[in-house]
Amino acid sequence: MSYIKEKFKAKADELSAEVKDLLKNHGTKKVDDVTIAQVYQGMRGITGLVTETSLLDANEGIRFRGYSIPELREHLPKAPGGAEPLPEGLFYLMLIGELPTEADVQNLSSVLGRRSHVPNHVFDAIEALPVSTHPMTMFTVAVMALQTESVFAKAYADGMSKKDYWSYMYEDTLNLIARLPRVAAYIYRRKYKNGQHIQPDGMLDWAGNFAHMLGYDDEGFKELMRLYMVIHADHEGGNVSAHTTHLVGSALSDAYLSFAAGMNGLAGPLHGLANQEVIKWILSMREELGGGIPTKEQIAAYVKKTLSEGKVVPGYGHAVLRKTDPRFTAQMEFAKKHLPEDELVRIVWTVYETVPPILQDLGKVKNPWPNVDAHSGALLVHYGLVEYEFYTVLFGVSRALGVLASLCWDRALSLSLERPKSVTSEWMKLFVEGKVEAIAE
Ligand SMILES: CC(=O)SCCNC(=O)CCNC(=O)[C@H](O)C(C)(C)COP(=O)(O)OP(=O)(O)OC[C@H]1O[C@@H](n2cnc3c(N)ncnc32)[C@H](O)[C@@H]1OP(=O)(O)O
Ligand SMILES: O=C([O-])CC(=O)C(=O)O
Repeated sequence: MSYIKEKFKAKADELSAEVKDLLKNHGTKKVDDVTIAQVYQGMRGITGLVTETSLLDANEGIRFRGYSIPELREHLPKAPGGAEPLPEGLFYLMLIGELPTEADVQNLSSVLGRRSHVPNHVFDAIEALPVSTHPMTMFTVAVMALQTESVFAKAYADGMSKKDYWSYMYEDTLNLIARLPRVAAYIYRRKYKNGQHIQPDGMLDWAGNFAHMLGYDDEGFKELMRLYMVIHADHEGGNVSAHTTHLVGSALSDAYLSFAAGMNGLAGPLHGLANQEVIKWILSMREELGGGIPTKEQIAAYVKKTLSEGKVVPGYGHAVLRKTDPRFTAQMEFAKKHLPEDELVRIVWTVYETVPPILQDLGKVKNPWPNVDAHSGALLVHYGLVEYEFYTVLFGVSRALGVLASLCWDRALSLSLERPKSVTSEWMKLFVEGKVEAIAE
């Protein structure tokens, strides 16, 4: 067994014992009360899940095993000559719960490199789709095609014991994370670069090699990919992609089935697809206004037009956050350092100065501040990755790190099949009238 796997097992055994104790001694203690509004309105604020990898504070933003994004940028190992954290290091942190050493990260990079082979039938499955297919559809189809490689599914079919679930899930997780950059780059080159594919460079780190296979060997782009893969990786457990992966995994679906399900949620415009919607919105605003950097007044008028058409302003608002997303700030810092004069970036910053008061004035938007998606597109366009329909695939490759580390924990902690109770509106009306009782376990 590899030393990372052994370390994970030791940590998991320790926490499993603590959770067992928690359940035995405090299992009946209430963590929440639930209102009718919460039941109807997306279960906001209900504590109903356990996710070890990260925790979100509405005002401070995400912390991965206690580390904020600025702290990750400081403490995680970097590529030689680089300044941004390596995503392998974040994966290690989320899985093991401790900061990795340089050697841990190098080891993980080479482990992923060794596991990155993608069988031909996966490329054939992508090729079978029309080139016009959305890249996220190609991505989930490819992940489903890769499911033939699941060692968890094979072991289950062969009668694996419950105590081994975590081990096979760990193997599937590493294999899938290793393979995703190749799959995603294949989709990009097929759809946008006439199928001229680029072979992996085994000397590069996971994100650097991904940038290379996409066709962007600029060091600046590689650094952007490292940062991008770190900041999009996880956002505690209740977001649509993480929750879906966890839910599907709770049926003992393997990592491929569970992750593909999560990616179908990420492909929705209120979740991960918002990053393509942001740049699309900015580009059409710029075009409508005749090019250049629009003034705040022009942006305000465009925002009001968007709202009057019954649409949302993409990249703004959040189900949990109540301040500017630190992932937006990290990207803003990157842009200030590397591309402060870029026109699209300057538009993003002017939009940031203009949108929040307008949303605030609507009186109903709980968070008028930008989320992660408000900035990412402008950075990618700067380096030449202009095909914005592809952006959510980048998000998906990154999100694999968090949701799959969590899936390993789900199996290691023997978390149960997820199956909450639902009721009908008829039942709700009777409940309000006192004619039926709240349903107790
Ligand atoms: C990686 C991520 O997933 S980050 C989020 C990416 N998504 C986006 O950027 C899309 C734009 N934002 C939104 O649609 C929302 O803010 C969401 C989906 C992110 C959060 O939704 P909620 O938690 O329901 O937000 P909230 O409670 O503030 O919504 C209240 C009202 O304000 C509206 N609202 C919220 N954000 C916005 C916005 N950016 N533009 C216009 N209206 C908005 C909602 O549509 C809702 O209107 P309604 O009562 O007429 O239905
Ligand atoms: O937390 C959420 O609901 C959405 C989000 O920002 C993410 O998943 O990255």
